[in-house]
Amino acid sequence: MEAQRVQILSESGVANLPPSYIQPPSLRPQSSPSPSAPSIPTIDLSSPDPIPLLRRACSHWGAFHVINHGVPPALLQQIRSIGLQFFGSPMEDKARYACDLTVGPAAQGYGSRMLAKDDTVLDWRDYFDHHTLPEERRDPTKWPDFIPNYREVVTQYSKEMLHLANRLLSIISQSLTLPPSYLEDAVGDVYQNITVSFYPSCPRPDLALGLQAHSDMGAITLLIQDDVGGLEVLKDDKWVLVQPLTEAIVVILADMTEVITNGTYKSAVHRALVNANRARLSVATFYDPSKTRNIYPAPELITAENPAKYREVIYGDFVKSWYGQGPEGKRNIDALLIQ
Ligand SMILES: O=C(O)CCC(=O)C(=O)O
Ligand SMILES: [Fe+2]
Repeated sequence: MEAQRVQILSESGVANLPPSYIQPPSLRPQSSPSPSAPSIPTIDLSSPDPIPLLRRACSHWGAFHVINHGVPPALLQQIRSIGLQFFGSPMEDKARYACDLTVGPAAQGYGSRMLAKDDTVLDWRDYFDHHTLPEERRDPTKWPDFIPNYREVVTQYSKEMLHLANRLLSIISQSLTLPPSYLEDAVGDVYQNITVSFYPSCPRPDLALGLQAHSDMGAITLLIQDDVGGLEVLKDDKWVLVQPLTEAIVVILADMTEVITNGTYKSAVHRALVNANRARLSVATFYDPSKTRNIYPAPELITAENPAKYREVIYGDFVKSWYGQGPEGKRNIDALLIQ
């Protein structure tokens, strides 16, 4: 079965949204976000002591911008550029890199969500997923060869994102008075995936979502977007637009960080909106445990007054239950709550 490419639908100029992309009324984007809405916090990693701000950002938001993060702005521009070049290429070139769906839902390559159950609503999004770490998973021959420097840029970007994620996990650990390597050690061998998402312009952005509400499953996600905007984070039951900042990186805490910190820090529920005029591009880098890793709340953070809130889980089992059910706006992690 072939996936329907959203880009082809968009370019065909359909005036009506096909029914499989129409969200139920309660999940549709609100018509106009309040102009006074707050935005996610910004943390300057070159400041003498980012920890107090970081602590607030991690406990109240689960998402924040980092600036002065040490990743060369030119590299951020390059990865956005090769992503745009890929999606701007002829379909026959892109199709050579289509996800092999026979290997399961997490196949790498050029993909678009397919109907899993009769009642799933499709995302208005196409993507390209790269498996980058550990090195044994990396196969650059699965990445486009028809765009100059594509493979080199992805390789360099993977390295910089690993370095920044480890640096952030170290500061986050210290902000909880844990040893600097605590979270990195708790996650173990890193599984890193880099997903370039492409959201074509949509005839009815009021009825569709680029990506439905979800929290990321691993430890931490580093995301960059272009200047179009569309990423929203849920804060106190309200959707807050994440203002595009060209040189900043969005940090999103994911479910396993919430488990390890025993809920002191929250994984952020987020989604992507689409718009009628411009296509949007984002690049998300996921930092996940291996499928066999046991994840549990840090014993150091558990006391009589603050008992364990989550059950221990093998990461692969957690992922499997999620693929079975689909996110549908619910937090995956609620399944692990100890009542
Ligand atoms: O495109 C975005 O801004 C969000 C992407 C995202 O949340 C994801 O890929 O998990
Ligand atoms: Fe996400």
